[in-house]
This record gives sequence, C-alpha cells and structure tokens, in this order.
Amino acid sequence: MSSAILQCEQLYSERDDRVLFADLSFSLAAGEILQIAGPNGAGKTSLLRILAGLSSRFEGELRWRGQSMLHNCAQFHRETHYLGHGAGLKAVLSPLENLRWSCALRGVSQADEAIFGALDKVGLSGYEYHPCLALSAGQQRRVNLARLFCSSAALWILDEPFTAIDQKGVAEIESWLAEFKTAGGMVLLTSHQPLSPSLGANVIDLGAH
Ligand SMILES: Nc1ncnc2c1ncn2[C@@H]1O[C@H](COP(=O)(O)OP(=O)(O)OP(=O)(O)O)[C@@H](O)[C@H]1O
Repeated sequence: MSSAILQCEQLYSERDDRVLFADLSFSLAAGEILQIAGPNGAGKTSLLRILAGLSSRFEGELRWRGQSMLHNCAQFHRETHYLGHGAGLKAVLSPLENLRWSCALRGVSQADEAIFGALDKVGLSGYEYHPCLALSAGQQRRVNLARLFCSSAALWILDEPFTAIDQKGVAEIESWLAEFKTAGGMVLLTSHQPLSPSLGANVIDLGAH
C-alpha cells in the first residue's frame, strides 16, 4: 500500500488559453518536502491555490489519505495550513489579535499563551500589541508565519515563505521546516531560491511542464 498522504494525479490547468501545466502528478508522504519551482507566471501560485481549495480551475484527481477530495475536502482543509504570498493580515489589528482571529476562523481554540509563544518563535516578542500597519514587511510576513505554530496541520502549503525575510530569517524558516519534517509533517512550497540541501526537498519545475 502506498504511504502517500497527498496524491495529485494528472493535473491540468490553463489560464487565458495558455496551458500552465498538464499531466502533472506528484505525491507527498509524511516527512516530505516538495518545492514547486519555475519562472514568473509558470503557474506555481495557481497550483497552490488549487490545492488550498481556493481555485477550481483544473482537471485531474486530488486524494487525501486515500480518498478523493471530492468526498473529504473538509478533512483535508482541517489538516492543512495554507499561507499565500501576501501577508494576509488585518492591518489595524495587532499580531495578537490577528492570530486570535485566524485561530477562531479555523475553529482552533488556542490560548493567548500559545499565541505569545508563536510570536516569540518568529522573533516578534515585544510586538504583540503593535498594529500590524506599523510593522515592516518582513515583520508582517513573520506574523503570517506564526500562524503555522498555532495550528496542528499535517501539511503546510506555503507560497513564497521567504519573501521579505532577512538572511538569518531564511535560515530560521528552513530550521522550522526541518523540525516539522522530522515530526512527520509535510510541506509543499514555492520559492525562487534553492532550499538548503539538508532539507532533502524534492523539486518540481513547472517551467519544464
Ligand atoms: N487573477 C488572474 N487573472 C488572470 N490571469 C491570472 C490571474 N492570476 C494569475 N493569472 C495568470 O496565470 C498565470 C500563472 O500565474 P501564477 O500566479 O500562478 O504564476 P507564478 O508561477 O506563481 O508566478 P510568480 O513567480 O510571478 O509568482 C500567469 O500567466 C498569470 O498571468
């Protein structure tokens, strides 16, 4: 029996009569990281949005834990955390309020203590009560990333998680990916920069599809 938890088979998508990808198949098992690479406009965000359930512009088969997502997409979305390439924050709210709000939206009951812990982990200790509009682009991105530590998702879907992040921060994010992988988590991400070889990530280049 296959150990794959996420299976994507023969995916096809087009935009304005241009084929983004065709006959694209891949799978993810516990502890695997898959990087979707490719030039600007290749369809990386489109693919992640399809997987996150935000777009239905595709053909093909998606399965989660052996079942078609046509039948169990609710379970898939409960077990998945998607971070888009925008910061996805309410600018007038503080990091603490944003995280409380996103936990509530996901139906996760998370004590403020855990949210403070997540903000500390992403280097935002001391910024918990600042309005997000007063944070830098990189700090806003870190608030977004802190959401991952307030969820118990099995799969992280991350669109350009390194955007606006400083060099030390990139290494930190890679260490979080490594921790998550070691704990059996799965990661599907886009990035224009190569990942550290120590992560052992597989790569699919949409430019080649
Ligand atoms: N909202 C939209 N309306 C029309 N076309 C769109 C829209 N969003 C994306 N596209 C088109 O779909 C194609 C794929 O876009 P997508 O954002 O998936 O690429 P990408 O590989 O993520 O690019 P980048 O590296 O620049 O982020 C592009 O040609 C783009 O013009």
